[in-house]
Order: sequence, then C-alpha cells, then structure tokens
Amino acid sequence: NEQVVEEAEEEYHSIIKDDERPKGPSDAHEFQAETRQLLDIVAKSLYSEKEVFIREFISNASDALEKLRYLELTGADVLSSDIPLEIHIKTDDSKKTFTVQDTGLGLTKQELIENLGTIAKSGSKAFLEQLKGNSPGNVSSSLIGQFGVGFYSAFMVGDKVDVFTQSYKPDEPAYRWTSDGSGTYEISEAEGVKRGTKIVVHLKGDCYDFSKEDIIQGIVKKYSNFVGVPIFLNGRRANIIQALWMNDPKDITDDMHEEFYRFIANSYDKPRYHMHYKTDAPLNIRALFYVPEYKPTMFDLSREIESSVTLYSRKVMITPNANTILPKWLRFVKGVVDSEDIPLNLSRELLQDSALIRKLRLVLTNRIIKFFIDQAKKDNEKYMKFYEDYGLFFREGIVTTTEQDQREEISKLLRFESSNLPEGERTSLQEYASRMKAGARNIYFLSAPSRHLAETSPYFEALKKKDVEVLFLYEAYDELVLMNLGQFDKKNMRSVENELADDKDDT
Ligand SMILES: Nc1nc(Cl)c2cnn(Cc3ccc(Br)cc3F)c2n1
Repeated sequence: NEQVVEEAEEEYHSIIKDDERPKGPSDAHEFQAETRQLLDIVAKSLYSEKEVFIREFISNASDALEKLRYLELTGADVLSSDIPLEIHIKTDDSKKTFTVQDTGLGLTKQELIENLGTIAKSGSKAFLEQLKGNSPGNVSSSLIGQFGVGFYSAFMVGDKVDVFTQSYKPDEPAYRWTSDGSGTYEISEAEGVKRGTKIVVHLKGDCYDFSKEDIIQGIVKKYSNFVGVPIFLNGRRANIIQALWMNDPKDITDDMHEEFYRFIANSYDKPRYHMHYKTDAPLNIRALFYVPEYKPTMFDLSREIESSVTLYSRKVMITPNANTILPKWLRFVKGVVDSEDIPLNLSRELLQDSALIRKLRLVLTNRIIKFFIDQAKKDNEKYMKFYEDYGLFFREGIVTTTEQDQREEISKLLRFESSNLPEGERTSLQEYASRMKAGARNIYFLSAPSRHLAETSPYFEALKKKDVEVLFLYEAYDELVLMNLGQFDKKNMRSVENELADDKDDT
C-alpha cells in the first residue's frame, strides 16, 4: 500500500547522477616541486590505514557545508540556496569507483589551483624540513588539515581522481579537475555540475574494497557517525546519532544520555553518572563521560582493557579507544572527548606522548575528580554505592600516580570509618583534617579486621585517651594506600601501630 511505498521512498534519496561533462579546452598544470614532495609523503606514509581518506573527504565536505551554512546565515548571495546541505557517497563495484559529493561551497579555479599548491607558498621549505626532521607522523597537521591536503590522501587508494565542482558564487563557471597523482593535473570547464564538490576516485587494483557498500558503511559509521550534516551512502542515510556532546547540557534528557551511552558503550546497561564538560581554556574541550550502572567485573578491573574514550575533533573521529586521554585508573569511564585543538590526523606517536595530550589528560582527570567530589556532596548514599563498586580504581590511582598533588586529589575520593563516627558511616581525609585540633600534624589510621577489634586494640586506646580521631581501615590494601600516600594537605599519614612504638606525643 502507499504507506509502505511512502516509507521506502522517504528512505531512498540520492543526488549523485552522472550528468557532469567537461566542456571546452583543458589546460595542464604542474605541481610545484615542494608540493609534489609533500603530497607524495602524505599519499604514502602520513596515514597508517588507507581508509582514513574517507574521513578526510567527509571532514572537507562537512567543513564546506558548515561554511556555506554560515554564509547563508550571514546573508551572502549563494547559488541555488534551496539545495539541502548534504554529503552523498556512492560505491560502484562494477566500475571500481568511490564517489563523494557535497552540496557545499564548491571551489573556484583559483582555489582548485591554490588549495593544493598553497603549501608551496606558505613556507613549505620549513614545513618540509620539519617533515624530513622527524617522522611524517609528527607533521604539523594544522597545515595539512587547513589546505585540504587531506584531499590528496585519495591517491593512496586511487590511480585517477576526477573532481567536478561548482562554486556557490553565482557567476563562477563549473570545473573539472583530474589527475593521476603523478605530478600534473588538468582543469577544464564543465557542465551539468551541481553546486558543491564531487570527487570520483578510480580505485587501484589492491583497493577495490572501497567500492563495496558494506565496507564503506562500517568506515562511515566508525569515523563520521556524529558529523553534523546528513551523510547518505548509496541513497540511504548513513550517520545517525547527533553529536550529543556538542549540545547544550540542559537540553539533554536522561533518555538521550541513556541512548547515547548504550551506543558508545555498546551495551544495554545504563549510566549511573554522566558528566558533560565544556571549556575553551586552557584547551577547547567538549567531553561527555559516563560511569556504567553495572559493577565492574574482573575483566573490567584488568589493566589491559582498552580505553572506552573516543577522541574527536569537531565531530570527526580521530581514534576510538584513545587510551592516553585519561589515566589508566580511570579506564572505567566511558565517553567522548572532542577538541578543536587536536589535529585530525594526530599521529600515533603524538597520541602516545605529546604536551597537548598530557595537558588534556591533566585537565580532564582533575575535572573528573572534582565531579565525583561534587556528586558525593550531592548524594552521599549514591556516592558510597559507587565507591563500593569502583573504589579499587581510586586506590590504584594513588599508588600508580607519581605527582604528590595529583595523588592527594585522588585521595579526596577515599572514604573510611572513623573513631569519631558511628559504625557504618564513613568520612573523607578532608573531613578528618577539618576536625583536627590547631597545630595537630598527623592523620592517624588503624588497620584491623573489624570495628570491634579496632576499638579494643591497645593501639587505639592510647590515642583515644588523648581524644585523637583514628580512621579505621578494614582492608589491608587501604593501609598500604595510606602509607604510600604519605601526606595529605601537609599532614602526615600515621599508622597508630608505628606511632605507639615511637611513643612521640606530637599528635
Ligand atoms: N569537499 C570540498 N569542498 C571544498 Cl569547498 C574544498 C576546498 N578544498 N577542498 C579540498 C580539495 C578538494 C579538491 C581539490 Br582538486 C583540492 C582540494 F584542496 C575541498 N573539498
């Protein structure tokens, strides 16, 4: 019946036709020498997996659409502004081609020539020196991303690339650019070209996989699921969930969090906590983190598991399981970090160890600790349940972190019974310190199998007489953790067992 047909028709929508034709003479151009060298490096070694050319194309297309959207908003005179802003991808496994088309800005002849040649102008010698200096992985990616050299990654998989483009500027002609990536390219005018850019990659023999729909479907889902414009693959919508981390936190309902959490955690669980963090200093960060409802299993506790944090730059994925974005002790946290300050083709080396990633990790770690401290104040019962299930990770954090101030930050999450509180209630080191007498310099703790044994211990009696509070530790590892911590807020952590032996009375 028409309802079903209606449904199906609504499903299928493609703008990719084969109406474009070159028109008139084509003039050949040479790549400048430096550009050529650079493009070779980009095409051969910069990207480890070939599939990232798709991410580069989608990133360029989504930039072109976002810029056009902005121009339309600011009232610029835009060609055929009734065309929807979309990205279309088509695979043709008979012709062995991969095609991506956007309805964005399009390129003028000047831009066609400049966008690849600009590097030759903008001091590419220094750029190439830097390149020769360290491994291509460390290339300053702002330049690469900026001038669309990412486009050139097409020659990793294609031995011929045709580009048909119509600029949004009303009286610009449309062009066809074509090249086999060997050093020359041709430009001619073209007809039958819609506004935007269409790139047809004729795939090399060992890259025919990129003409198969299911393979492309997986890659698009992996890298570009949250790109802010609709992406269609062979006429079917390919990107689904909106980039929740970019929304205003107060517009996000718990249901939306639950759905998003299930998508990124790939589980049917739901989150017990979510933390939505946006800042522009010292870095641009949009982060959305979740703590699972479920109690961690032995598997979750193992230090080998990959991080469940996915790293994005402006909604385009850089890497899944970005295991250096948070410290290992926070591996139970799942979520997304998006930073404009992170270059799209961040190399593995830079991800492993760079000042930028170290700064990002420190900012995020301190913010997560602050979040848990705030949650404990908001709902202590819920926090204590969380502490019961996930507290081991904090202990690991203290003993595996080297910087003392960072260790003391983590120790703010710990909770212990105390001689000053009724059985069953727990306190924090901060609260203990706030109850200390003026001039007191030690935080005392006693490790015992139970509260009864702690309270009847001769060690405790001595301090009780002096009305000194003692933390009761019922797990042997907590004694090790506090010994390891050593200090908190300039007070010394002291086990009363050692204390009695020394019998000093500088309590
Ligand atoms: N999709 C899209 N849209 C726009 Cl507006 C631009 C601008 N630059 N690039 C990258 C690029 C594409 C083709 C060629 Br030839 C050179 C080149 F740098 C773009 N890609």
